Amino acid sequence: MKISLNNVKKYYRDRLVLDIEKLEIEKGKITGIIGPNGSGKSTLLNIISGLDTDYQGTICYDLGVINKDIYNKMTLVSQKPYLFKRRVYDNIGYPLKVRNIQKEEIKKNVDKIIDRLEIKDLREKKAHLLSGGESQKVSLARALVFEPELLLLDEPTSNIDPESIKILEREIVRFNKETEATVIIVTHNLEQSDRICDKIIYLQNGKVGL
Ligand SMILES: Nc1ncnc2c1ncn2[C@@H]1O[C@H](COP(=O)(O)OP(=O)(O)OP(=O)(O)O)[C@@H](O)[C@H]1O
Repeated sequence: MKISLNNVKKYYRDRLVLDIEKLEIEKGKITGIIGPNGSGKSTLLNIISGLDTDYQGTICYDLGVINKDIYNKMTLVSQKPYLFKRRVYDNIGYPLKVRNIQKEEIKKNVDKIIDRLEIKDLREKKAHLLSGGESQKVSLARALVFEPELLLLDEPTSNIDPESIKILEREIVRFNKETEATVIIVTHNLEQSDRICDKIIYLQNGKVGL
């Protein structure tokens, strides 16, 4: 999915926190968004995800503005993921369940993702009792399992240990290569953006820099 932003402005009261004249996010690539605290990275991601609709300007997804169909093809993994008070397995399978996928198929896909992200030890645990890093791994698994066309990641490895970061990065890149999904990742880790991103966008004071 290609995304084009035109004259996008976001205000909190009368404070302009995002001011993007023109920005194109390429289809099938991993785009990194970097920039200092408060520069508008999460705001931008929330707007692209359809979570925040209170902005000026236009955003096109391929050729259309947001609708239910496009909304169903994308997912946002937020910094503080919300997980249900159920098993990790049920949380990861949830996006497939709501899409009426059969139980056997759900099991196959959930176990494949659990395997790839190397989180077998978490499978039967209650999701609301997980640590911050464990929750991030599970929420990434829940996003990857339904193979969205647009995957939005807000600092997905901020609480993750170095060994696990390698695994998650490997799986984000694998997902992008295998499905040709568009991935946008907000990160403070410049080495990470160098490692996995095809393109990097620098935000400062709500504007796109060089
Ligand atoms: N709900 C809100 N009400 C008022 N101001 C807000 C709100 N949410 C964000 N802001 C302001 O908008 C600006 C951009 O915030 P945003 O969270 O997008 O920054 P960020 O680049 O993601 O920062 P960080 O790197 O710290 O996560 C900040 O100055 C922040 O204070």
